[in-house]
Amino acid sequence: MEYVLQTNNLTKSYAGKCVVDHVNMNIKRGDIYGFVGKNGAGKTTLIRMVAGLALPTQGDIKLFGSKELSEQRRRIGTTIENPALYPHMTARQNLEYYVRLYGIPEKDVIDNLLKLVGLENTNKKKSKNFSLGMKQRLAIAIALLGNPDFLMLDEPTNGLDPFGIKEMRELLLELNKKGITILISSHILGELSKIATAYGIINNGVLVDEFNKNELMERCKRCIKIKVDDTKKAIAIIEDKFGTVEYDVLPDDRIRLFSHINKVSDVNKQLVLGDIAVESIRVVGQDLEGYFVELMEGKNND
Ligand SMILES: Nc1ncnc2c1ncn2[C@@H]1O[C@H](COP(=O)(O)OP(=O)(O)OP(=O)(O)O)[C@@H](O)[C@H]1O
Repeated sequence: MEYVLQTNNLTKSYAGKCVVDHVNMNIKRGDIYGFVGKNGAGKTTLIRMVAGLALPTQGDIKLFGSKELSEQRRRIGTTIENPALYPHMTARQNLEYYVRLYGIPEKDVIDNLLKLVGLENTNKKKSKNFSLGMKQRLAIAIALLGNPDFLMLDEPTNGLDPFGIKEMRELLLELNKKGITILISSHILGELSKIATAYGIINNGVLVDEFNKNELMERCKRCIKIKVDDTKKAIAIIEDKFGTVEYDVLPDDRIRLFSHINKVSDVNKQLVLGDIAVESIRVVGQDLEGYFVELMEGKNND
């Protein structure tokens, strides 16, 4: 497996307070990695450490499988610490400024980037008159100047309206198609779910979970969770009375029934009639935001 970013026990404390706490993060090449956590969870601090803008208190970072970070960081583009957009300059002038600053030789690079981020028709409009979405896209264009393999974006959709969010999503998908691995931080899981292929969830500095898209879908699948005194017998009753085999049994013996979701009381009744002691029976599985909230509150273990 090829990893773009791996952190090992990465930790940052400010005045003795741990804001990033022994984080082991793994981002695979080609992923769109949704980095999710509430405000103040430690997302920006972690990204800053990876970008070399803050020093870890403890732990280490591997980029593209290497610990030679100063070299590998050249392959990262980021919009944190936004390179200042010059308000009195147009999109093109802003890019020209950074092209000179970075000494980028390519001739068509500005035209190509303006087109890519959808700012090719802004002509004489100064960036101070841009919408927030346009400003964000210009910042991404600047981050792309160094031709990065890995893009780290801190809340790129923050404050955007639904149309701006859609445009940003399309841009990120296009960049990913070109082979760029992307980390996007957000405090809204649902918003990432349309594009992310992997997720890391951070809470109070701790990376509480990491999972891929399929795992997330699996976890959010609606089902009836049933805890009984005799699992085998309960399964026989379910198969017999409801004619279904759409269930599985978790390692701790709880049954997950994926059919008859609207028949919880019937299922309960049949089990009880079959002399089963039903300890708990309820419908679980929810939308992504519900799942995220539960994860943050540590409720997902039941
Ligand atoms: N330079 C600093 N000095 C002291 N504390 C800091 C510093 N930078 C961040 N913090 C604290 O670290 C914690 C994590 O902040 P961070 O900005 O990383 O969170 P975040 O998840 O990015 O949140 P947000 O979405 O609000 O940006 C916060 O409690 C913040 O106050």
